[in-house]
Amino acid sequence: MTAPFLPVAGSRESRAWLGAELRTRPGDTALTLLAGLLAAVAAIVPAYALGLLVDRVRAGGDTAAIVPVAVTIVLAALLGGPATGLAGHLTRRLGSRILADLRERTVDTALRLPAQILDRVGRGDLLSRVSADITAIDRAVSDVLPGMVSALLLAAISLVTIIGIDWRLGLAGAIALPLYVLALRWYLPRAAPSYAAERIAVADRSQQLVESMQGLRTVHAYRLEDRRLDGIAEASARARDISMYVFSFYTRFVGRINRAELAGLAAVLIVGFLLVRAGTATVGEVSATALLLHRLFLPVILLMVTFDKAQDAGASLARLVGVLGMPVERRGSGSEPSGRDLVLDDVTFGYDDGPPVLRGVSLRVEPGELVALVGSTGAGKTTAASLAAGILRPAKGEVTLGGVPVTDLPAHTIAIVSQETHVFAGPLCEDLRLARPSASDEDLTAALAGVGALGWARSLPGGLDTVVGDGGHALTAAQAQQLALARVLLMDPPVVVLDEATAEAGSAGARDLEFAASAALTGRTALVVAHRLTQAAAADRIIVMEDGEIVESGPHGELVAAGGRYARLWSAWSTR
Ligand SMILES: Nc1ncnc2c1ncn2[C@@H]1O[C@H](COP(=O)(O)OP(=O)(O)OP(=O)(O)O)[C@@H](O)[C@H]1O
Repeated sequence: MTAPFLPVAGSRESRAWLGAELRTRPGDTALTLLAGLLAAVAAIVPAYALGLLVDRVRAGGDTAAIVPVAVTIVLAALLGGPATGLAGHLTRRLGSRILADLRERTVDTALRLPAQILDRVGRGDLLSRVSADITAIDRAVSDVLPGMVSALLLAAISLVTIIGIDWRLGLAGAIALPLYVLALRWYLPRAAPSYAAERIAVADRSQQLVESMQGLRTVHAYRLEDRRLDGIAEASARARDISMYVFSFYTRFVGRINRAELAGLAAVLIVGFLLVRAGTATVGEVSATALLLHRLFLPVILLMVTFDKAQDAGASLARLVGVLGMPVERRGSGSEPSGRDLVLDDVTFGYDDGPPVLRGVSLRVEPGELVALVGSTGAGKTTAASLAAGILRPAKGEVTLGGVPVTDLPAHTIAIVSQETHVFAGPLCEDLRLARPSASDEDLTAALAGVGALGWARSLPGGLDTVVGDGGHALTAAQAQQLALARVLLMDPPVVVLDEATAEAGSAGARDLEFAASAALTGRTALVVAHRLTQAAAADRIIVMEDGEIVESGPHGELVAAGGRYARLWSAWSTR
């Protein structure tokens, strides 16, 4: 059985993806790298030049020997600022562009994932990837990435320069490295839980405060002031203690880093002293090396404290790249059907790797025919309807319209209206235009009138311009269903699959919806999942399903007269 969550990419896969992204933007990447290198060179030139200066002054050099070096230092310092700013800007820009692309492609993949996969993994994981994970990377790109890139480039160029000056001095400075690694290994495992504990303590304090304010009347009524104040004081003390611990922990970490710096610098100076005494290095070379090492301290600290943030962003990236690798459902090329007969031919289907919930189902809806599916809960009606609409793909057998597999049909050939009608946030008229973007105001009015919704739609505060959906004017379930049926009229597809659109409503609302549904079905080939048997009775033919199979089929009168399963359902329904 497949694991019930979305895949996560391995680190090699994420790196390969990032490399490929950078290669698709050679200009941007090269420019960013160039600016970064320029900034790094500008940062180390003064240190190197100071070394030269020391040697020239010691050798009693004249103005002609000293001034060019001094000018170089000044120029490098002047160039360094803008170059660092430019490098940061370009890094952020490149990161944001790649992220925007990643976001688009993840959402594109998510919207095309097969319905079965989404049902299995749940929408929560996917939503958190396209929201929280993107936000985490976004934050890292703008806050952490420029500093990290510039620190890495500076470290690389400084290292090359130090080794170029004298590899023995480089080796002496390298003593700091294992100490840095030890500091990091001490810090990282403790950092995440400490910061998490601090966040929880601070959140708890805010919660206590907010609750006391919001429940002020109750606090007064039960004379709870002292108890609430005690609770707030306790939460504040906890937050304070944890914050102090976190701060002292951080300073201990910085202390370890300082010790590593001290060791590196001391080693360079001691080895430098010995080399100068032996006459194999100059004072200027040792000074330059010591300055270069010192210049590295800040970037190294930055790399170390942002390491966990970069790790977090890397984990988020892996979760997004994992989604990109999922198999999506690309709709077919859109072959026109040669007729309007909807056929399920010996269809078998099961969710995931579970047992089949439809077994060898064959049914045919003739052009213009209205067929109702009835049966007890779990019989497989919704599954059959989803297969007929091309939302699910059969494991065995075929579902076709006019001879073309329903998944290869052009858009707007089959409309499905399910119980879960979604009202998109925005003006009501835009929600309707999803079905036909070119629809005129008259078209919208006619569609609403056709499903009996014009009255309430016009009486909304802003008429058809009223913002509905999430955060807007709330529509009732029945109104949302009517909108979905009005969209069918606007889309005007030859085939409609209706999944029990009337089941949710009360009896008056149910009648309105039955009227709306019959308006949407008129003149089309239609397959309707009918829980209300009055809707089934009005159909041309009724198909009765039980336990994933078709057990009866025929017009209402015939099935009632036959005295079988449908007749029993009908009699139970009529005598309710
Ligand atoms: N997303 C899903 N994942 C796994 N199993 C499912 C899923 N949807 C439905 N099933 C199972 O498939 C079988 C058929 O369900 P289906 O919803 O098609 O029946 P139904 O006749 O429409 O029932 P109801 O009238 O209650 O909607 C049931 O056993 C159900 O539990």
